[in-house]
Amino acid sequence: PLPEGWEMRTSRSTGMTYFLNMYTKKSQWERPEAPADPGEIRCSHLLVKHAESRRPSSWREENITRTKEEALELLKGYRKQIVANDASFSDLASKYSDCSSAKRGGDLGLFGRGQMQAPFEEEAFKLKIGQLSRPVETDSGVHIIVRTA
Ligand SMILES: N=C(N)NCCC[C@H](NC(=O)[C@@H]1CCC/C1=C\[C@H](COP(=O)(O)O)NC(=O)[C@@H](N)Cc1ccccc1)C(N)=O
Repeated sequence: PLPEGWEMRTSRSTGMTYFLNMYTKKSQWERPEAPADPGEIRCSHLLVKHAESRRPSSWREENITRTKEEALELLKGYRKQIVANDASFSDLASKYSDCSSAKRGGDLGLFGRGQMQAPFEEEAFKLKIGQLSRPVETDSGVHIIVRTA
């Protein structure tokens, strides 16, 4: 069978078989080996910054001094609460995320490739809809990501 997100089509003019990415509507002659790239996805994230963050300041804290290790421990704690269903992602992001998207429960809106820092993009585009990432490090700090669309 074809990987997820692809459909097989027959060219009306040549009768040749081609393959259509159902998300981006782009077509190709080669039989796809991997699931179709979704083009744009929507994610929420919870960012915990630390002293080595590129901008160690946020709406929560004027001057962020925690270490990267402390940030990672905090983030693992939040992730545990979400997985145990003790708290919702958007509740914790609203309270604890060092990103301005905290005001929107962590929602970043739709984005395509090339907009976010590479480690963030790599992890986000691997996620299935509804899936929660493991902690991801970028120059901004450490994040957990949930893909929402
Ligand atoms: N929707 C977009 N295209 N916005 C541009 C993203 C730029 C991109 N950002 C990142 O890769 C990280 C991962 C997600 C958030 C983020 C970092 C920072 C926080 O870190 P800091 O920059 O203080 O180091 N938050 C942002 O950017 C916010 N505008 C995200 C946002 C907030 C509210 C609504 C929508 C998006 C980058 N190339 O730096």
